[in-house]
Amino acid sequence: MLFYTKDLSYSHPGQPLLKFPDIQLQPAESLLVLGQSGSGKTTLLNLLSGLLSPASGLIHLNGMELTGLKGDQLDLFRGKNIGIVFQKPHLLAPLTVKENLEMAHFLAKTSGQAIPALLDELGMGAKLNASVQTLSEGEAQRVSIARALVNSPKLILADEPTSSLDDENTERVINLLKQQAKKIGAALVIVTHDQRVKNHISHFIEVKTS
Ligand SMILES: Nc1ncnc2c1ncn2[C@@H]1O[C@H](COP(=O)(O)OP(=O)(O)OP(=O)(O)O)[C@@H](O)[C@H]1O
Repeated sequence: MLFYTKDLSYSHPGQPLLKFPDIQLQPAESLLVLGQSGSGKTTLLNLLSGLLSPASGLIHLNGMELTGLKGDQLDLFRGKNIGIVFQKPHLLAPLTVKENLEMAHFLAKTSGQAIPALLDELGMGAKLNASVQTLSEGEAQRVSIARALVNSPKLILADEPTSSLDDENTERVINLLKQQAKKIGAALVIVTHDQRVKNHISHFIEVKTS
């Protein structure tokens, strides 16, 4: 199994314990994380990316136990193996598209995928040297997807990646995420409320407060 979790739980200070359903994903498999507002979806993504440390449970990715890694080791493992797409693109405004992607290579200490070819696949080849401040919202989100993919991660995590996009860009972003997960053999986990995304991916877990 490429990616699995077992008996994960977490409690924010002073808050009740959140318990999460187990996840099991093979390469190129996609999973939606559904649940009401406040149920713990973002918390789960933060656990899966190692940004939070669980109260109990295991997170296993590509033969490594994530919960056993700390500090620099964890940062490096995350940079190489986990790509994260946020609700908003969070690009570095003073830099070009290419420089934003080079930064991801630099932080993970890897040369990863070739940037111009990846941008071409995402329909963004012409914007290689554009300042990110000149991009439309859909374009900026595609660059943030390129940034998440540039190190060919084994796990792609996306938190409401389509919530500010129109129907055409939503379709495009979901198809790109699925195609790329297939190409690089990654598992894909998407947190969403978006019915348009649910139409494309049938496998889901539901996070509930107990
Ligand atoms: N830093 C924090 N400190 C204390 N409580 C927190 C913190 N972050 C989240 N919580 C609480 O933990 C619970 C889960 O929050 P989380 O953001 O994971 O939910 P969510 O399902 O992603 O919600 P939404 O769909 O509204 O984004 C909520 O009750 C929230 O108030």
